[in-house]
Amino acid sequence: MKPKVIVYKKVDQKVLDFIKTTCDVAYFEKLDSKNHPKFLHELKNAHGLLGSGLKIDKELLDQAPQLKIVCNTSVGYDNLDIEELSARGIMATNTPEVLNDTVADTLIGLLLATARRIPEMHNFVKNGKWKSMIGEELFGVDVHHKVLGIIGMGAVGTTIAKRAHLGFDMQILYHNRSRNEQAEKLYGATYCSLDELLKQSDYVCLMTPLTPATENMIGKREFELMKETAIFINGSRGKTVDEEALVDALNSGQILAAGLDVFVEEPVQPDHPLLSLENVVTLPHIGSATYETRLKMAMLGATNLVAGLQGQTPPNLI
Ligand SMILES: NC(=O)C1=CN([C@@H]2O[C@H](COP(=O)(O)OP(=O)(O)OC[C@H]3O[C@@H](n4cnc5c(N)ncnc54)[C@H](O)[C@@H]3O)[C@@H](O)[C@H]2O)C=CC1
Ligand SMILES: O=C(O)C(=O)CO
Repeated sequence: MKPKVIVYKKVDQKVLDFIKTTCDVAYFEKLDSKNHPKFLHELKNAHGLLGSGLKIDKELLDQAPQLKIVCNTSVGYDNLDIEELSARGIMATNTPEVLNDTVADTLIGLLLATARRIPEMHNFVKNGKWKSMIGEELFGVDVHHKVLGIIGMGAVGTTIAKRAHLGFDMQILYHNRSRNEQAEKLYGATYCSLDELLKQSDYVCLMTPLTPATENMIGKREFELMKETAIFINGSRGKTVDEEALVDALNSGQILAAGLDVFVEEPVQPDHPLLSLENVVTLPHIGSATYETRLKMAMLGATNLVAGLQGQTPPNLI
C-alpha cells in the first residue's frame, strides 16, 4: 500500500506527478484553516505533509498519529515545533540553498529601492507630480562604497554579501553565531559584535532564522545604536524585530528608512502604522517568489518527502 501524504500548498503538476509515483496524495491548493474538516479527516491517516507556513504543533500532531515526516517547502522552519516532532520520532525537512540567489536578488532590490526611494518616485511620476526638474527633496542616498552590516551570515547572507561587495563595492561587516571564512575570504567581510555592526553600518540587513534567541533581536536599544542615516532591511522573519520600536525609530528620525519583506503578522493589516510611513518600502514576503525558484523548492520538498517515506535519510533532514 502506498503511503498517504497531504500536500497543503499549490505546487506545479510536475511535483505532484513525482510524489504520486510512490504516494497517495490528498491535495489542498490553498488551506485557509487547519480546522478544515477534509484536512482533519486526511490528517488521521497521513504519513507525510508537504507545504509551508502551517503551524505544526502539538495540537496538530495529536490529530496525525501516523505521521512520519513533515516537509517544509521553505528554508525557514519556525512554523515547526522541532522538539515535539523529535519527541515523536517524526522527521522534519526544509529547502536550503536552492533559493539563495533569488532571495539575495530580492534583498538587494529592496535595499536599492529603499535607498533611492524608487517606489515613491514611481508614484510621483505616475501621479502626474513631475512638473519640473527634481530638487534635493527627492534625492536618495548612495549604496555603492557604503558599509553593509549583515546579521546572520548564513547561506542567504553570504549570497547578499557577494552581490554587495563584488557588484557595489560595499564594505561588509557581519555578525553571526560563528565565523564565516568564505565570506571573509571572498567578499572581504569583517566579523564584529552586534553593537559594533549597528554603530558602523550604513545599511543593516537582518537575515537570521527566527528562534527564541533572535525573537525581537532588533528593538529600541538596537535602533538607538544605529546611525541616523542608517537604512534597515529585514528579510528574515517579522518577529525578529520589535515593530513598535521600528515605527518609533522611523518616526523620530532615529534611522533614515526601512525596507521590509516580512512582518510580525502576514499578510500585514492595511492599517498597520508601518504602511503609512513614506520612508518604508514594503514587499509581501516575496524573497524566493519566482517561478523557477518556487518550483525548485517544491521539488526539493517532494524529494525529501519521498526519500523519508521510502526509508532513506532525506537530503535536508533538520
Ligand atoms: N524573506 C524571505 O522570503 C526569506 C526569508 N528567509 C529567512 O532567512 C533565514 C536564513 O536563511 P538561510 O541563510 O538559508 O539560513 P542559514 O541557516 O544558512 O543562515 C542563518 C544564519 O544565521 C545565524 N544565526 C542564527 N541565530 C543567530 C543569532 N542569534 N545571532 C546571530 N546569528 C545567528 C546562523 O549562524 C547562520 O549563519 C531563514 O531561516 C528564513 O527565516 C530565508 C529565505 C527567504
Ligand atoms: O524559505 C523561506 O524561509 C521563506 O521565507 C520563503 O522562501
